[in-house]
Amino acid sequence: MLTNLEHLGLAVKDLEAATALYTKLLGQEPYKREHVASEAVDTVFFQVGGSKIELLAGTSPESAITRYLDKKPEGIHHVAFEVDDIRAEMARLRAEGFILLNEEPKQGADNKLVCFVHPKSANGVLVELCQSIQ
Ligand SMILES: CC[C@H](C(=O)O)C(=O)SCCNC(=O)CCNC(=O)[C@H](O)C(C)(C)COP(=O)(O)OP(=O)(O)OC[C@H]1O[C@@H](n2cnc3c(N)ncnc32)[C@H](O)[C@@H]1OP(=O)(O)O
Ligand SMILES: [Co+2]
Repeated sequence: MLTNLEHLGLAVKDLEAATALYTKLLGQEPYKREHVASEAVDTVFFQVGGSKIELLAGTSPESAITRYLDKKPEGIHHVAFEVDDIRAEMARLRAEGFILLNEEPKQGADNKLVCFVHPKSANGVLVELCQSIQ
């Protein structure tokens, strides 16, 4: 079951400039900065009530964020939902015909197991599922 809108992922070209802007916009400092080697991204997280803003900058040409920004403007890159049991949700979505981008959940940022649903399956939106790692 999807229990919460966990974060909005925003693709940015200049992480420091975007971090300064969101610090002003949200009126608060980020609570975490994290490099995710498996995704070749640097991330900055802000907590906004029960949801989060995740700023993402690619750290290599192969990064999904770099590839995205090669073709599209900065902005909302993905929407992430919290789930209780990511493997059960992956099985449920596969059975419903959704295209998943991962065979297995993988280590994400912010102590999460994550997977992604192809935008083609979700009406043009890249969807991420996140399960907290205890
Ligand atoms: C895990 C760390 C962190 C976390 O929160 O824990 C993250 O969130 S990491 C986030 C970055 N990582 C990912 O996004 C991994 C999943 N993404 C992918 O596998 C690819 O980006 C993929 C498959 C969505 C797109 O790959 P690629 O760019 O190589 O393919 P195309 O350019 O051919 O795109 C295919 C098709 O999809 C459309 N597209 C691409 N990206 C997005 C997007 N973010 N939102 C919506 N649509 C997207 C693209 O426009 C193409 O559509 P078409 O109609 O054919 O033009
Ligand atoms: Co994310």
